[in-house]
Amino acid sequence: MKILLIGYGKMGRAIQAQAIARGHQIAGIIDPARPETRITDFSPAEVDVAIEFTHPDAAFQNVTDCLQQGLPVVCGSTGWLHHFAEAKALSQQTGTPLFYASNYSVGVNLFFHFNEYMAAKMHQFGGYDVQVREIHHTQKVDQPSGTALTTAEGILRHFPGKTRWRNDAATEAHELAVISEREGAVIGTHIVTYSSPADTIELKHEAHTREGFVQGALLAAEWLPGRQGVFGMKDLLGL
Ligand SMILES: NC(=O)C1=CN([C@@H]2O[C@H](COP(=O)(O)OP(=O)(O)OC[C@H]3O[C@@H](n4cnc5c(N)ncnc54)[C@H](OP(=O)(O)O)[C@@H]3O)[C@@H](O)[C@H]2O)C=CC1
Ligand SMILES: O=C(O)C1=N[C@H](C(=O)O)C[C@H](O)C1
Repeated sequence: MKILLIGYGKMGRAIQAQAIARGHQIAGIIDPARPETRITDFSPAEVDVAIEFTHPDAAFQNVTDCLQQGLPVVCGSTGWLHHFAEAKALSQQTGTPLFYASNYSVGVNLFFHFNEYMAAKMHQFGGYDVQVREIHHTQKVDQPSGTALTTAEGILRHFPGKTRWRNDAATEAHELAVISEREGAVIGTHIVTYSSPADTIELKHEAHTREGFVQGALLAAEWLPGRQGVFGMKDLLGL
C-alpha cells in the first residue's frame, strides 16, 4: 500500500518503520519541518491511505484536507473530537472513508470492552464509587487523554449513578472523576478503580511500548481502503 504519513513525531516515525517492515511504501510525509509538502499535493492515484498522528489543533484540518482530496484517512490524534460531527458529515459528503480511534492498541480495546461490562455489573450490585486515572509522558498536550475519555463515556453509559465526567479529583457524587497525571516518559497507563468501604477492584491497562498503537493503526490502514463511512476499532475487531 502507498501510505501518506501526516505527522512525523513519535507515532509517525514508529509507523513508518513498521509500515516498511510490512512491505508498504511511504508516498509522502507531512510535517511542519517539511513545509514544501502538503496534503493537497496528493491524489488517490498516489496514496491508498493517509495515517494522521499530529496535534489536537491540527488534526481536524488534516482530516478535512484528506477527505476533500479523496484520501481514506486513519486518524489517531486526540483532543479534536469537538469537530468530529463535521468530519463525519464531510466523509459522507465526499464518499471518502474515515477511521478514528482514541487508542489503536488491541489491548486497550479489550480494556474498553471489559470496562463497559464491569460498569454494568458494578452498577447492578451497588455500593461502589468509581474513578478513572490516566498517566502519560510530560510531552502530552491534551488532558484528559482520548483513551480516558472513551473509558469515561463507557462508564457513563452503564453506571447511572454518574451523570458526567470531570477532569478533577474533587467531584460531586454524581460526577465521575477523571484524574490526569504527567510523569517522565510514561507511554500510557489507564486505571479504573471501584472502591467500597470493604474493598477495591481495579481494571488497568499499561502500555509498555508504542508498538500496540502502531500495529493497530496499520491494521486499520490495511482494512480501510475500498470502504465507505466512518469506522472505529469495534468495526475492525468485531468487539
Ligand atoms: N490513537 C492512538 O492510539 C494514539 C494517539 N496518539 C495521539 O497522536 C498524536 C501524536 O502523538 P505523538 O506522535 O506521540 O506526538 P509527537 O508530538 O511526538 O508528534 C506529533 C508530530 O506532528 C507534527 N505536527 C504538528 N502539527 C502538524 C500539522 N499541522 N501537520 C502535520 N504534522 C504536524 C509535530 O511537529 P512539531 O513538533 O514541529 O509541532 C510532530 O512532529 C497526539 O494527539 C496523541 O495523543 C498517540 C499515541 C497513540
Ligand atoms: O499522547 C499519547 O502519547 C497517547 N495518546 C492517546 C490518548 O490520548 O489516549 C493514546 C495513548 O494513551 C498515548
